[in-house]
Amino acid sequence: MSNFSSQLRLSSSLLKHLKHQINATSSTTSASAAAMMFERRSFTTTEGSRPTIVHKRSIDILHDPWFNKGTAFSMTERDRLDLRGLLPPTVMSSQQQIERFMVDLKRLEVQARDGPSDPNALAKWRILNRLHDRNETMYYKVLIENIEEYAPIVYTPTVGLVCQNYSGLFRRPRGMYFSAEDRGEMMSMVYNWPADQVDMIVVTDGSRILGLGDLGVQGIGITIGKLDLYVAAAGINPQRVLPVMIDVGTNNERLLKDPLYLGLQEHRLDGEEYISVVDEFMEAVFTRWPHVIVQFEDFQSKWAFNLLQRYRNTYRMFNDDVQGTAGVAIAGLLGAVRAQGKPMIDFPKQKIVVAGAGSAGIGVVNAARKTMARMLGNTESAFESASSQFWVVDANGLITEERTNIDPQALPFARKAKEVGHQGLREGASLVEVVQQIKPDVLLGLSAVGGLFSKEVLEALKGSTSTRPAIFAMSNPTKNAECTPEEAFSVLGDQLIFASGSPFNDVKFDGVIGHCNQGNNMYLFPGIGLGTLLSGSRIISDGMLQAAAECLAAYMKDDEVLKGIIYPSISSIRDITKEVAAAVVKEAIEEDLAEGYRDMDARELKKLDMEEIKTYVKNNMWEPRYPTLVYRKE
Ligand SMILES: NC(=O)C1=CN([C@@H]2O[C@H](COP(=O)(O)OP(=O)(O)OC[C@H]3O[C@@H](n4cnc5c(N)ncnc54)[C@H](O)[C@@H]3O)[C@@H](O)[C@H]2O)C=CC1
Ligand SMILES: CC(=O)C(=O)O
Ligand SMILES: [Mg+2]
Repeated sequence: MSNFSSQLRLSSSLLKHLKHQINATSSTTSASAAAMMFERRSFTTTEGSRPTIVHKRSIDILHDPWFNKGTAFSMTERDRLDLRGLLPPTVMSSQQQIERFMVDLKRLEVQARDGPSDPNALAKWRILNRLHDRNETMYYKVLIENIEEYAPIVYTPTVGLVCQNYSGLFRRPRGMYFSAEDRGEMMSMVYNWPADQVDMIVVTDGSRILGLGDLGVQGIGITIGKLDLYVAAAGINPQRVLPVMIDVGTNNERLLKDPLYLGLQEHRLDGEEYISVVDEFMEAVFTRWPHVIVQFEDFQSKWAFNLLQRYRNTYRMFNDDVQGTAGVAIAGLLGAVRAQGKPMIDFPKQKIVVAGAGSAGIGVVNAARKTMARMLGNTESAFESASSQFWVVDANGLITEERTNIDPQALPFARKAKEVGHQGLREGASLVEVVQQIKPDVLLGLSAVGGLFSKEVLEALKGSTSTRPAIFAMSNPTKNAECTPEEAFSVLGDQLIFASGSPFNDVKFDGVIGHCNQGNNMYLFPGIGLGTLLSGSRIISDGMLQAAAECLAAYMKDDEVLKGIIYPSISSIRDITKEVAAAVVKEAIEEDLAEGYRDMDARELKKLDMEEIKTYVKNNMWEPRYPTLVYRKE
C-alpha cells in the first residue's frame, strides 16, 4: 500500500474518530482537552479494563501510532482485526518489546565494527527505512537517484547485517508472514493484505540468507531488499509488491534459544509437511492474484531445486539463486572470453573450476554447460564435450563419481575417477590441487566461504593457461567473498578479470586500475520479473532466461570489456533492466507464451518490433512522482 494514500486516509479517519470522541464529551470541553482525555482513555483501556473502540483494521491499525501494539497483538486480536500474517508469528509482551529495542540500541556500535566496510551503513539503513515507512515515493526517488550509493545499504552487503539483527531492528512490519501455524488459514489470510493487485512477490523461508546461513524469520529482510530493486530498477509499482516470509521454524540453535526471536521457535518442518506449507502458500497467492510472479529467494539448496521443479511449469515463478545467478554468471563468463580478445564462440574451450555446489553453483554450471553445448551444435557429443570443461569442488573437495551420498543435483557434474586420475587428481582433491593441475581460465566461487581463494589458491591460478584469467568471487555479503580484489590483483596482476557478488572499489596499483565488477543477480532478476509481467507469459521458460542472460552479455561494449569491465555499473541498472525485460518479452512472444498485459493483448504484442517492445517496457515502468490526490467520502 502506498504510504502516501494510507497516511492521508489514516489522518482523516483519525480526525473523524477524534471528532466523534470530542462530541461525546461535554459541549463546553475544548477540543484539545477532549483530545487529551481521549488519549488518556485509550491508554488506560488498552492496559485492561474497558476496550477501546477502533474504526480501522488490518494494516491501517499497524500504521496508527495510537493503536498499534506491534508484536504484542495477541493471536485472537490478530484474527479479530484481520492482522493474521501481517506480523511475525511470535506474540511478545510489552516488556519483551522493550528489551528487544534496548538490545538493538546497545548493539549499534558492535554492528558498525563487524559489518560492511562503511561503518555508518546500518545508521543509513535506519534512516532510509524510516523514510520507506513514511513516504514511499520519496524513498524510491532517493534510491533511484543515488542507486550506486544506496544499493549497498538496502541490498547486499548491509541487508545481510539487517537480517542478522532483524529482531532488534523490527519496527513496522512490511510484507506478510505465513507460518507453519497458519496451515489451513492461508487462503483467507492472504486477503488481509490491503492491495487488490500484486505483481511481484519475493518469498523466502529464511533457510540460507546470502552466505549467512539459516536466519529463520529474519530472512524477510532479503525479500524487502530484492523488491526495493524491483521498484528502483524495473519500475514495478511499489503498491504492487509483496515481500513474504514462510516461517516453518529454524535450525539455527542460537535463534531457537533467543527469547527475543520473532519467529517460530521450533526446528524446521521437513519432507511432506514442509512441502504442504509451501503448496498452500502458492495456492493462496495465485488464487487471490492469478497474474502474480513469485521469485523464490535464498531457500537452502535441496528445497530450491525441488520447489523449482515442482512449480515452474504450473506457476509464474522462478528461483533467483538458481536461475538469476546462472544468467549473470554466463554473461560474465562470456565477457571474460571477449576480454581475452576472443570471440564468444570460443566459450566452450574455457576450463572452469567452480567452488560451491549449492543452489547457485550448480545453477551456474548447469546453465553454462547448456550454453556451451548449444554453441557446439546441441548434439549428445556437444553435451559430453561441454561437461568436460567443469571441475566442481564443494566442502569435501573435488566431486567425482566416487563420491558417496552424492547430492543428486551435483551428480551430473561429477568427474569420472579415471579421467581426473590422468589429470593428477582424485575424489576429494583440494581446491588448490585442482587449480594447480587444471590451470583453469576461470575460478568461480559460490561457496559462501570468505577467503576460500587463499594466497595459495591465487598463486596456483598464476599457472592458468589463459592470457587473462578470471576470478568470480560471487559469495555474499562482503565478508563471505572468496577473496578481495586487492588480494587477487596483487597476486595475478592487471591482466586479471575480477568480479565479486557484493560491491568493492576498483584497485589502483602501479599506476593501473584493476576493475572490480559486481557479478550479482541484481542485473537480471528485475528484468526477468518485468519482462514476464509485461509479456503476460504463463511460465518463465529456459528460453526467456537465456534471452535475459544474452542481453546482459551484449550490453557491454568491446572497449569496456577489453579493459576488464564485464558488468555494467549499477548506475545504469534501470536502463539494463529495461533492455533485459524487452529481451524477455520478445522471447516470450517468439515461444508463443505471451498472453499480453492490460490493453496490450497477445495479438498486439506480436506486431511489435524490438524498438517498440522497448518503448512499451519503458512506458510501463513506474516513476517516483507524486500523483494529484483528491478526497472522496467512502
Ligand atoms: N553473486 C550472486 O548473484 C549470488 C551469490 N550467491 C552466494 O553464493 C553463496 C552460496 O549460495 P548457495 O549455493 O545457495 O549456498 P549453498 O549452501 O546451497 O551451497 C554452498 C556450497 O559451497 C560448498 N562449500 C562449503 N565450503 C566449501 C569449501 N571450503 N570449498 C568449496 N566449497 C565449499 C558447499 O559444500 C555447498 O556445495 C552464498 O554466499 C550466496 O550469497 C548466491 C546467489 C547469487
Ligand atoms: C545475491 C543473492 O541472491 C544471494 O547472495 O543469495
Ligand atoms: Mg539470493
